[in-house]
Amino acid sequence: MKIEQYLDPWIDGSDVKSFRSVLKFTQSFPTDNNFLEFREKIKAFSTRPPFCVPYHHKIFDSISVPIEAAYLYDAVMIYARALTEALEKNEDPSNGTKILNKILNRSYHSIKGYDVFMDQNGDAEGNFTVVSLLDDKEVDSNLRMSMQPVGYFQYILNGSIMSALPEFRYFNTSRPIQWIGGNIPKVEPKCGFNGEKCVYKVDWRMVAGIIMLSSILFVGGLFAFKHYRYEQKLACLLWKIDMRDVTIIPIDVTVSPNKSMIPVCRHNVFQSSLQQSIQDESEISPKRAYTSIGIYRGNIVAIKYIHKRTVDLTRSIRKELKQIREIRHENLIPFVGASVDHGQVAILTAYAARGSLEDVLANEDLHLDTMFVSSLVSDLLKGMIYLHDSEIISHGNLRSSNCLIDSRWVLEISDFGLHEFKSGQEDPNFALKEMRRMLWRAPELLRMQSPPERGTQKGDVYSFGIVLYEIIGRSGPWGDVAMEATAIIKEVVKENPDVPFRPSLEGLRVPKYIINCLKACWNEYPEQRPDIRYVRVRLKEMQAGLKPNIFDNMLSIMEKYAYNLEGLVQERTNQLTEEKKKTDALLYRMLPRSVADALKKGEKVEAESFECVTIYFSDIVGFTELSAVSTPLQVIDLLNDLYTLFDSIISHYDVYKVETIGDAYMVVSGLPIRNGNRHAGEIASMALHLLKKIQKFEIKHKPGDVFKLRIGIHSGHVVAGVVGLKMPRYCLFGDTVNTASRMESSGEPSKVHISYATYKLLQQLGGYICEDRGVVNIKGKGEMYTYWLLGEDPGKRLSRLKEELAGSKLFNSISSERISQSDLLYPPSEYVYNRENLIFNGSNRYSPASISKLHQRAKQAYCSEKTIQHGCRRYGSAVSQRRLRPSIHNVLQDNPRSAPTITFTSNNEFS
Ligand SMILES: Nc1nc2c(ncn2[C@@H]2O[C@H](COP(=O)(O)OP(=O)(O)OP(=O)(O)O)[C@@H](O)[C@H]2O)c(=O)[nH]1
Ligand SMILES: [Mg+2]
Repeated sequence: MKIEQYLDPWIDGSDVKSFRSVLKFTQSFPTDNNFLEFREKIKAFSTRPPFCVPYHHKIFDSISVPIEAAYLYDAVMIYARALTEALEKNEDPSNGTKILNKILNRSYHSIKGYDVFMDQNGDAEGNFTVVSLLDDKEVDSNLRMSMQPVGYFQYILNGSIMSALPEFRYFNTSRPIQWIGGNIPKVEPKCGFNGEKCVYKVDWRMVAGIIMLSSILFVGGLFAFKHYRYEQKLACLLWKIDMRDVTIIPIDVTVSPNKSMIPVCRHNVFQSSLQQSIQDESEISPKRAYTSIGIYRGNIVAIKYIHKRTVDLTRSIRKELKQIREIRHENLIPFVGASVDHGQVAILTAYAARGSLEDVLANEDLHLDTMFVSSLVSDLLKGMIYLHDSEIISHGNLRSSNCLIDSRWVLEISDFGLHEFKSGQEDPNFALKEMRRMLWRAPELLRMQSPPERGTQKGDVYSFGIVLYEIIGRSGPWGDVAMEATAIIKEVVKENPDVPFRPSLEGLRVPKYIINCLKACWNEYPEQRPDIRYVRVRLKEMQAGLKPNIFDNMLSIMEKYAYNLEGLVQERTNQLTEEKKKTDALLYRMLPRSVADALKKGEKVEAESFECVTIYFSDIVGFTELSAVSTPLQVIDLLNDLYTLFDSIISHYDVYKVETIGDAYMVVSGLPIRNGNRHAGEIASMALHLLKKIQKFEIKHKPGDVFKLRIGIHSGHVVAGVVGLKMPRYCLFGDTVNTASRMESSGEPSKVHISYATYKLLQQLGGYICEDRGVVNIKGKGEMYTYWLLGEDPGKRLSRLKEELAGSKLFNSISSERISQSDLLYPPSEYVYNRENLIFNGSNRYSPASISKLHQRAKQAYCSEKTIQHGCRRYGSAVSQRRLRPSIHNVLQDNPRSAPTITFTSNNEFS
């Protein structure tokens, strides 16, 4: 702030705010003329001794005499007055107390121009002025304020008593202090500067009172609010539906369900737009839509028309509608809304797709098993319990037509509540309907002149009993009683407590507890009827082992069924596998495994050329003569025994039985799995084995007679393949087959006749004892050098087998089983013949089982490796590659017992 501003008597507008609250309490300026003279005298005396203040006109003219000079003057004057008085009275002037007594409690006239009183303590108050900021004059159209004296203090004389303290007085009451806010500020805050004046003592009674009062106010407020809300809800008619928003589905009155009294509604035509809004069209299949239905906001609703022109929406009706709108339970039909306008009074509820319980029970095609019955009863009880616990309190019209079944077979109770809304209908069928309703009504209600609209809970229990009877009896609410409804009602109304008239329980085949429950529900005395909760407890057994709703039950049945089905499928699969094994076994007996497998896979089996195989033919000497003296059955028996024996023997060798033609037996080795040149040895050993066994074979119908075998063996090239589509057979073709057959036919009884080719192979293998037969003229072949096979050396065969197996993987894998030297011996020595007299050797060191086992392994080894090929004359491998030319060729033309066979020959082979 600049110095000029300090000197400026006006307070600038910006400083006004800060000075508005300032009150200056200051000495009043002396007003007495003597004081001016006094000031001048002081100035004059101050230049004189003893003060000797040097005179300077500028200083003396401008300087003001301090007020303290007046105080000093007054003090000297008071003392002088007292001293004068003391001297006048000849008192001791040095007695200070006396002097002081003349000063105290006295007033004096101050040089400042006014009287001042000095009290007994020596305190003298001066004259004070209060200076405050007041409006002054306008400067530049702004109202300026300046510090101006506003008031002074004055002792007030009240009668003869002077006030103890001076009081404040305005100089000019029209110019008072301009207080901020217009009021004098408080001397101190209400609670003192430190809150010390507001320390209250807690009054507990008051506190408790306040709390109680506020709680009462709160609860009251809450109730009031709730009531307000309730009234609001009542008033806002959320249930109200305009029938113009409902699309009524057209009905066909020509079709009616079983019950005649209820108007039958049926939809037949659906506009496409309607169909779109219906999620499941099947839900309203014609035969199930037994009531008026429509579509409201995309949902199908059942419409129950109330025979009234209008409904006066009284508070109690609105209350009813609100109640029913708020009720929600799985087993109570959901309320959609009600229409009261346009002369159409109707109640809209959710549509239950399967109609009422009455409709379901009347449908004879529908078999309701225990699970269904118990689920329906349980749903009904759950719904009734909820209803009895709700604001609705009781149903009053419980009957099977008011138990609806939805698409999921859940029972939902309908037509409860809204009694006042429905009352006063002008229904032309009212009497008829009412008569029917009475069939379910409890006797005590029937006896009343005007029973309560909502019935009673015990009355509902009675009605439940009748519905339960309907469910289990399935012959209506009163069974097959041959009485009119009116007659029945008359009987029920009669007071006959000992034998009240009730539906007949005869012939009902249900557990005892249900019968007892029925009887309890329709007890004549309402107070003796169980309440609905207890009915549920009594019927709990019905639900035993069942799930709470029918869908869960059905699911669990399906689960069980699926589980059983799995077991069944497993069982059938096992049977199939068994059958397949049997079929495979049969197939493998008829065809070589590799061929059978290929055929099973649907692959084509190509004819295959084998460079060297050994073929065995045998014939029973004298069989034709024996057949002639035997019956056909005996012959068949004989052949069966014989071939069973043969088949069991050949299973010990790596051979394949091609066929049997009468008593002729054809075996080959070296195909379809090649076995090097071992085939000659396999056939030779087998021939010796068979020869030995036939000697002991007994002809059942000719005891004592023995057979003799004639055996022929030849080795060479053959072609093998499957012929025919029906009963396919694996056949061998080629000259080797003919030659082998010729070897047999030109042989001798009990001898093994072998060709030179076979002999050479046996020589290579070693261990076979052969004898020259010399040159023999073979029919169709000319002269051939042939041999008799007499026996074999088992040691040689053993070492050969060991050698061959040692090279095979299979042998390596089984070597750990420590096959003994003796196991490998093959064939058993009992088949070795003495060269001269063909006598059995007699040594029997090796068990046939172990040899058979070994042999099987050797066979497998060959099957898996198929590589060993040596010792055979190679018949030009090109043959196997070439296409074979089919020709019909009777390979055994000269043998009347052989059947003609289709053979394939290569161009070279027979040229
Ligand atoms: N499918 C189906 N049928 C219904 C539905 N509501 C009622 N119904 C059928 O309409 C018939 C008549 O029903 P209401 O008009 O209630 O008549 P009521 O049940 O016989 O008699 P009160 O209820 O005593 O008036 C019932 O028996 C049912 O077969 C529903 O939602 N779905
Ligand atoms: Mg109904």
